[in-house]
Amino acid sequence: MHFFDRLADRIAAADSVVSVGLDPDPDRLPDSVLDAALPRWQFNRRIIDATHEHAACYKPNAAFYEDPDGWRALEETIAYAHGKDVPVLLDAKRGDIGNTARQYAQVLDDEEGPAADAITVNPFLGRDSLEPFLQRAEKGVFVLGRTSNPGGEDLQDLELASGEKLYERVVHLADLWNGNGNVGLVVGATNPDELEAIRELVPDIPFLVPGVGAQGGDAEAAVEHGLADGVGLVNSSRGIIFAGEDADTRRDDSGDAFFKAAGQSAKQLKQRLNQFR
Ligand SMILES: O=c1ccn([C@@H]2O[C@H](COP(=O)(O)O)[C@@H](O)[C@H]2O)c(=O)[nH]1
Repeated sequence: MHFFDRLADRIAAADSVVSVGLDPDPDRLPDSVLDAALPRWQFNRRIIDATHEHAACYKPNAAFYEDPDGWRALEETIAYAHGKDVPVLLDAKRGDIGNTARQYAQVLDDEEGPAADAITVNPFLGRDSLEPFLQRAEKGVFVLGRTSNPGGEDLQDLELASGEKLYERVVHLADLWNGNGNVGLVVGATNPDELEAIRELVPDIPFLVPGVGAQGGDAEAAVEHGLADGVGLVNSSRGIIFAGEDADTRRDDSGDAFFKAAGQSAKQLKQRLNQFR
C-alpha cells in the first residue's frame, strides 16, 4: 500500500494528524527506564503505549539512534509502532551523491529488519541524490522545503535571478519529482506566511509540519495549510514525550505519571488540531 493511502487510513482511524516525535534525548530519560538494557527502546515502548491512540504517525529522528544500541532501539521501536498499526516516518534528512544515496535508501527496505514507511530528505544535492528514495514508490519521501529553525532563512529565503525564493524553487522541483505520488514536503509551523504560500504553489502535496510545541509554531496554520485533501502531519516531539518532565515524575520508579503526561499531551494536541480540520 502506498504511504499516503496508509497515512490517510491511519488519520481516519485515530481521528488525528498528530505526528509524535520520538527523540529520546539520553539526558532527559526518566529513572524508570534507565536500568533497562536498551533505555531508548523501553522509553519509546512506553511512549507508544501511552500515545498510540492519538498518533497518526511516529517520527523518530535518526540523530537519537546513530550508535549500535540506538539502531537496535530504533528497529524495536518501528516494529512496535507497526504492531499498533501506526506508520513510522524516519526523520533522517538524507541527501548525498547517487552511489551513497543508494545505500542510505536501504533503510526503507525490510529484508534486514523492520523498516520505516517514510523518510525526510535534503534536496541540496539535487534529483539524483533523491532518486533511490523516490523510486521506492510505496514509501513516503518528505523533501525539506522551508525548515522551522531561525537559520532556515539564510539560504531558503534567498531570491534567485528568476525572482523566486530558493525554497519556492525547491517546492517546484519537489512537485516535478512526484511522478510516483510519494513526495511530501517539510514546512515549519514557525513560518506561517511561507506555509500558506507553499500550499498555494502545491495544493495536492501533503506536508509534515514540525515546530508546534517546543518551538512555539502556529498550530492553526499548520492544520489549515499542512493538509492536502485531509492528509498531512503536524509534529511535536519534546512537547509530548517530555510533557511529564518534572523532578518528581522523572525520579518515580514506576514512570506511570511521566508516561501518562505524554499520553495526555498527545491527546490535547490532537484535540487542538482537530478544531481546525
Ligand atoms: O524544519 C524542521 C525539520 C525537522 N524538524 C525536526 O522535528 C522535530 C521537532 O522537535 P520538537 O521537540 O517538537 O521541537 C525534531 O526532530 C527536529 O529535528 C524540525 O524541528 N524542523
